[in-house]
Amino acid sequence: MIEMQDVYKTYPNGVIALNGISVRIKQGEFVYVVGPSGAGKSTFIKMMYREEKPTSGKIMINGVNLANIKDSKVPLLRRNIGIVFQDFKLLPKLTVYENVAFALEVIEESPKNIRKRVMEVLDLVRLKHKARFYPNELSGGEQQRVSIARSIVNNPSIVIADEPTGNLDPDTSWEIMDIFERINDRGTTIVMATHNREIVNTIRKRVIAIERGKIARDEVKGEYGYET
Ligand SMILES: Nc1ncnc2c1ncn2[C@@H]1O[C@H](COP(=O)(O)OP(=O)(O)OP(=O)(O)O)[C@@H](O)[C@H]1O
Repeated sequence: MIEMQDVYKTYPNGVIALNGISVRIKQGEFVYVVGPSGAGKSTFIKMMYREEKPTSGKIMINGVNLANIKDSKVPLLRRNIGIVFQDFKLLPKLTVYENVAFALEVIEESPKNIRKRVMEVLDLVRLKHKARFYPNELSGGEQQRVSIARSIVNNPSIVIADEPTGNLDPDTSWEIMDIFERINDRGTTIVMATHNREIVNTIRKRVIAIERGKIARDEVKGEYGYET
């Protein structure tokens, strides 16, 4: 469960990015976060993995109050939250396999478990055959699939994605959505900020629309609702 109560965020330059957000997202939900550019979508989702801290208000992730987590414990929180970015953020000098294995190596999993788990997630994103490739040898869609594999290798309960299809062509974007749906089918919560109107209006899920730092709409099987 993700819970926010009266969350406000003012950046040091005085910009008010979140202006009183309260929301609950239950385990296993699939939520799109939509809204105009600069509305506060990225700030909203950065709160969930503690990339940014609220100026005031309370954020609970699976019963843990983020205000009570020391900076040194943030990596522990992130083990339970997979993160997918628009620009993939793969490590260029590591192979596909190594990029995905990295998150397990830092927590000192056994080599046998690492191999098993990495191959499982590469299978899920249909990239087992490219395990030895380097990121620059892959298409954008393939790189995003590696980054999704990396995000779930620790078996997180939540995956947060900030415009995961923003750099991809339409066909590839649908493939990426298919993978997110399969991850969601296994009970993982998905929170996805997106500007992709067609996807939101076709694969219908809960829609939280943010405008000027507030929740303007929150709909079960909602629509994108903006022209762009
Ligand atoms: N680190 C920062 N420092 C200062 N202001 C920031 C920072 N990050 C974002 N902002 C400002 O906060 C507001 C909300 O930004 P945010 O990135 O959350 O919006 P967004 O809805 O994700 O936008 P987009 O759709 O363009 O990605 C904007 O006015 C932005 O300029």
